[in-house]
Amino acid sequence: MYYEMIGFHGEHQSEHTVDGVPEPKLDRSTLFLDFDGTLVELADRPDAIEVDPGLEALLRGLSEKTRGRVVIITGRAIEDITQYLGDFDGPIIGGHGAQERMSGEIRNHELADPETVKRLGEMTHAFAATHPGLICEEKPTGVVLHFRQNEDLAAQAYAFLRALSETHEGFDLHHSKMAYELRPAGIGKDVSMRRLMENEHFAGTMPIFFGDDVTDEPALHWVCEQGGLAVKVGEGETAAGCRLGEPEAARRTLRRWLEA
Ligand SMILES: O=P(O)(O)OC[C@H]1O[C@H](O[C@H]2O[C@H](CO)[C@@H](O)[C@H](O)[C@H]2O)[C@H](O)[C@@H](O)[C@@H]1O
Repeated sequence: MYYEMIGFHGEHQSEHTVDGVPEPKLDRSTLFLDFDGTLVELADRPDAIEVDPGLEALLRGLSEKTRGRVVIITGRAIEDITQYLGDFDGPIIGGHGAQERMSGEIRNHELADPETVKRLGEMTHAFAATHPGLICEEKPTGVVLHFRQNEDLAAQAYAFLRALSETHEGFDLHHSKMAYELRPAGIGKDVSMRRLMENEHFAGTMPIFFGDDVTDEPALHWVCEQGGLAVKVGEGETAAGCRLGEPEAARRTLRRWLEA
């Protein structure tokens, strides 16, 4: 709303649309991009994704156009996601907001005590080892149990992590696509976005966010409230004003913005 009151749309958006998404003035925008299900298609396992060969060049080009304001905002750990981003050296928010990479330096959330996270990881790993079809993904700030390989184990995965969340103060249980996850309490992509937009390099620009998951909804909602551009990728209820069918459509839209 604030941005609309100060004439945000006229100043930050052109009249053109690509696949129904208004084309923003990139030099006056901050572009937040979710990763899994948004920039890359979902796969059976976290390590089985296939990254489009043009993604690195796309991110670097957009980064140049936005003057360094392309932010990868993902649930993955920063140490994991960087292997898929080539030489992209811009800001990254990882672990759903529990990690941040700014100017090349990684900072973890203070609630993610390394000893506690290690213990949570070991217990979850042992649980997954006795439940074929569950995959344990350990992060520096939490742990995930994936049940995509066997949906019948969803309830057991939930019950196990719920018990851990009840015995480990400071960690909350969240549901995402075919997975349950323990993360530090109080974090979220919306919280991180709000904080980053107060930084002088980003303040006064229009926030844009492409996201696909229920875990992206608070951030999509926040971007709408700011009069920014929220784009939902894929199916499902959303607060976003625009929708693209799948990651290929998201990459196509971004490529057209780059070429405009
Ligand atoms: O915020 P995102 O960038 O969308 O990351 C969300 C989670 O993505 C990954 O899990 C999801 O994608 C996997 C690969 O396609 C899929 O197998 C899994 O079922 C999905 O939940 C990643 O492994 C998680 O750490 C991220 O939190």
